[in-house]
Amino acid sequence: MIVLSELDEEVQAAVAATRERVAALHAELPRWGLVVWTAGNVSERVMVDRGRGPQCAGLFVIKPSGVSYDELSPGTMVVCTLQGDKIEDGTPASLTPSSDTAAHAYVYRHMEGVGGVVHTHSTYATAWAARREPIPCVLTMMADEFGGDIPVGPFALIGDDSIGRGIVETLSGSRSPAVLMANHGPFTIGRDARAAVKAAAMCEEVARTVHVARQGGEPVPIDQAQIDSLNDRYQNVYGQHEE
Ligand SMILES: O=C(CO)[C@@H](O)[C@@H](O)COP(=O)(O)O
Repeated sequence: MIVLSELDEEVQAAVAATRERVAALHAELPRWGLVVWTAGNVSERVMVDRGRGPQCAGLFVIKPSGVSYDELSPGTMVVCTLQGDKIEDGTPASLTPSSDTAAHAYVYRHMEGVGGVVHTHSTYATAWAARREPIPCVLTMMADEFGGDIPVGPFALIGDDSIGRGIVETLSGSRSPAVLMANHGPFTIGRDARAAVKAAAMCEEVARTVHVARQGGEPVPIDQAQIDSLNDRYQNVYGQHEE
């Protein structure tokens, strides 16, 4: 069993910082109306920089299962190996990690560029998942953030590698950071947990807008070359850039 307090200081400091970020980002899910009760979860890969750039510490931090959002804190964030096994992280042994831990762990093991994973049951995105229908790229906001349609992943039961495998098989080779897991809800990925939370918020926003648009008729898809141009600008030009 890995014992956090026996790991080197850089790893312990990185875990503490990751716990702070993941705990704070969980508050964004109810804030943007993406979850009810204890549904949903956020995780982030622990990265350590020993002078040669950020390296994966072989750990990630995730929410404890079924704990109310207003009871979450850095000290209750659970630390797991990339196999999804909780380490001796200073929390009570009885505090179990999210029921989606295996899915998050599978993504981290198979998509090394992914630093954050988020799962919600946000209403409109989950309604598209119930129909097993991809959200068509008919908005510039979709081209910006998703680079095309938001795909649907396979139906998978919770608790083993099934969901994680479905996420990886669907998103590998896709520009989309979001996948609508059939009859379940959206999972999103990002370079870090904040990017994955943003993708979850924008996934729900475009799911709602396209749903509303379809009430008045069939929305018109955007030409692929224009999607590519919009995605390139948004991913590489939009916003503020460090000097
Ligand atoms: O997706 C589901 C249930 O469908 C749950 O796993 C999830 O939303 C919340 O579970 P946790 O509290 O993270 O264990």
